[in-house]
Amino acid sequence: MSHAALPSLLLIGCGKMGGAMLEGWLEQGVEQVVVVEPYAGATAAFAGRVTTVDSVEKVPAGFSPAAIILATKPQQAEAALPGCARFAQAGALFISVMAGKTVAGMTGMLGGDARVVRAMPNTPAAVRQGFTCCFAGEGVTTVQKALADALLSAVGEVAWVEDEGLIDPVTAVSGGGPAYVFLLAEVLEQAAISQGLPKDLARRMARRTVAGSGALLAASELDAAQLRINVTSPKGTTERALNVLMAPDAWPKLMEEAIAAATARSRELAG
Ligand SMILES: NC(=O)C1=CN([C@@H]2O[C@H](COP(=O)(O)OP(=O)(O)OC[C@H]3O[C@@H](n4cnc5c(N)ncnc54)[C@H](OP(=O)(O)O)[C@@H]3O)[C@@H](O)[C@H]2O)C=CC1
Ligand SMILES: O=C(O)[C@@H]1CCC=N1
Repeated sequence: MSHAALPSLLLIGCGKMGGAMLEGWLEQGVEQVVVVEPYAGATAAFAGRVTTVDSVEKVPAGFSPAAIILATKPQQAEAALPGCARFAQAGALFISVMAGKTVAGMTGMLGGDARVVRAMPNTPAAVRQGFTCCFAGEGVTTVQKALADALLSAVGEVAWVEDEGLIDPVTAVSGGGPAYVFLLAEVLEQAAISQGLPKDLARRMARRTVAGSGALLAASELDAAQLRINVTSPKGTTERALNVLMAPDAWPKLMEEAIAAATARSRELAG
């Protein structure tokens, strides 16, 4: 009998997001994984740890996954999903991480009775520090919902919403959120170089400052605002910087605009 923490999985699309979750699942221990991925380079890092095929038709006939994770680009869904209809007919659970793609759109491609959880994870899943927000479509059983929760909890924190429409702003905030944080590390490094710091030191300090702040935020019960205030000595240096960043037209407004733009794009991708 297997002692793996997680059951057998079929992963459709092993790119940046599928690969990040797979890394987390393998670290946790998974019974068996079959990956459908046409681009051989994408699965090189998993050689020897998963079975890889280049199309869903080549999934071994006897393989019966507990869940099928749909992780192609949204624009590839029409090509990738119809081949999965046989799993839908068998009542399997589908977990889609595709931005924008609605449960109704996916069941249309998989077959009317397909049981689909629409999930929006993020790439820190690779180090089991992800955040995933989920919506369960019609027909998903309590046991299947618990399975989806267990799989996604294995790679980070999980939340569920009852309103599918909320997944679009979730996509903008936590799905894409790591990109905004990595951008912060990039621009902080660049600004350090502009002040005369050597490139290697600038890179080290920007990375460690972003990562260390994230770790402090994760470990603390204080609000982000209080942690910010704790850095900001009255009439000191940080206050001068924050006067620039928190000016009415600066970060708060720009972030509102950025999140609104990404939310709108998620809605567009439904089509
Ligand atoms: N990247 C992220 O941080 C996040 C991404 N997502 C969602 O995850 C999904 C994947 O994104 P991401 O990983 O960035 O994209 P990638 O392009 O890195 O990954 C998609 C992979 O699927 C492969 N693929 C294409 N067609 C098929 C097919 N028919 N069957 C199986 N695999 C196929 C692609 O191959 P090829 O390159 O050759 O086309 C590619 O390797 C998207 O829908 C995105 O919205 C969600 C949350 C966060
Ligand atoms: O950029 C995207 O569309 C995907 C969804 C969230 C993160 N990456």
